Amino acid sequence: MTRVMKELWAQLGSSIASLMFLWAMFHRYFPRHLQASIARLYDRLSSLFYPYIQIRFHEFSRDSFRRNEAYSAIESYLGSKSTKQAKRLKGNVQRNSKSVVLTMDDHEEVSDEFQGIKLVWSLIKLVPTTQSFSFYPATSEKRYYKLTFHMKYREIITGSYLKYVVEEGQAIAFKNRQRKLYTNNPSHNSYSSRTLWSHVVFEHPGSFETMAIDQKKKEEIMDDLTTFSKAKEYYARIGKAWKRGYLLYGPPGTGKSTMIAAIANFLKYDVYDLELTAVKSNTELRKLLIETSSKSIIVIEDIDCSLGLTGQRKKKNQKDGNKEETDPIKKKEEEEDGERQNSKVTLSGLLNFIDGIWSSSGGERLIIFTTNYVKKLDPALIRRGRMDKHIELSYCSFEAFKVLAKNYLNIESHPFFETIGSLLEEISMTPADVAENLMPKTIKGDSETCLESLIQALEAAKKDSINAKEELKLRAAKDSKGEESSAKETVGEKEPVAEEEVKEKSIGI
Ligand SMILES: Nc1ncnc2c1ncn2[C@@H]1O[C@H](COP(=O)(O)OP(=O)(O)OP(=O)(O)O)[C@@H](O)[C@H]1O
Ligand SMILES: [Mg+2]
Repeated sequence: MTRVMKELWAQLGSSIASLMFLWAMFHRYFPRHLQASIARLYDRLSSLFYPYIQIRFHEFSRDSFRRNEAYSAIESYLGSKSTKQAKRLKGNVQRNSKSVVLTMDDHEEVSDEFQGIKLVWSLIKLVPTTQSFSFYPATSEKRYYKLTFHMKYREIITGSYLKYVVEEGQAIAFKNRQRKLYTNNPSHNSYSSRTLWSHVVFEHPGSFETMAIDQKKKEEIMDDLTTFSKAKEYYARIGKAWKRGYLLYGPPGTGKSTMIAAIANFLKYDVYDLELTAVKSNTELRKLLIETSSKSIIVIEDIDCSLGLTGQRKKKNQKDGNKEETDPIKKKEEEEDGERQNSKVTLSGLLNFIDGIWSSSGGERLIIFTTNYVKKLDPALIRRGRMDKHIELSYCSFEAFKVLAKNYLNIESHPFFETIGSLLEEISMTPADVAENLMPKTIKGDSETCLESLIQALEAAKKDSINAKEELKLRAAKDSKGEESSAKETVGEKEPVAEEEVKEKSIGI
């Protein structure tokens, strides 16, 4: 060591010794009240030079292996800001998340603004001083987010900003999570007796963009859903449970199930597909409801087949006698009817499920019923207030066809469109049937071939419809002739053919 260095060390040592001496004298001879005033003065002076406050949010607390929820929320909140501002980023796919999440790398800084106040977030990583092996991340790498802001904003930051950051972060994480599709386990299934619902990952691609329905109707539904999802305070104020009922009705293949998927994807909710016939009692129904999470859609498909009608169907089958006992389809139907009979869920149980106090537990829920036959449903079940919104899904209109053509063939216009438009005005074809015709049948299949195939299908349906109408007319004429000739004779009951039946026949459903 050189002489200069030695001298420097000696001076530093003597300065530290003098400081320690002064500190000891200060504590020994200064009265206590003066000590406190001097400490306050010191604080003031130091805050003049450094008027900032720092708050740390550790990833793991010292005595817990669970990740700090505030840390996770901040990480999600800073995600998009980091992507825009940070020079070094980290990317990973988190548990229950469906996409890559980008976060700032260690020792990066990101600025934020809240009510005009500037703040700085930085991510600090502490390197352990001793090398030790550990199974738990909490004891090896240590990270924390550090928030720095001017001390004059202490109240706003600790009061509202932090609450806002955590709520926003949790909402972002919620949107990015892997969503689930739940189904209720049959009550006799001993393997799953411990859990009422089992789930798979919900990955249906359905969206409002690809739904072939009237644009105005589409927008109205989306507005209604958005209003509902943001109406927490409103529902609390009016004293109503935060839930909304949707009734989707229409012929098979008009997009009821597709719309449920579109709604779930739009709201980013989980879906609980409730098979009512597998529920043995009202009590079980209540338990199922309690086990659903908030921000979810509870779906009962084909509600007309689940309740009430059971008895009638069974009786009808019994009336048919043993003639069809060997028919396997008939047998399966009977078995299913038997299952329905085993279910003791009553209409009042279901009404209680929808609007009883049980349904108010937890956050927002959407309840959706679907049916092909809205008129068969008990009015009590679908009255406004229970099923708040009734949505009819119907046959394919020209506007709906254009959406399907865009989805399936990626075209927005074609000379064939006019012909298709006028045929759709005359013929009722479901979007499912239209979509089927628009699907290329071979790898090389081009859009023109698909449109031609649709025109052929529509023309065939039109021909069938004309034939059916003529047959109907003939039958009616025959019947009236028969009535005239044997006015006094007793004639067997005639089977009227409804116009709707003719329509259905014409499109082969
Ligand atoms: N309005 C629509 N928009 C887009 N695609 C549709 C529409 N309606 C039907 N489809 C297509 O037809 C198929 C069947 O539709 P979906 O299962 O939603 O009908 P549904 O009304 O639920 O029928 P069901 O009453 O038999 O349950 C879907 O896979 C979808 O691709
Ligand atoms: Mg369906």
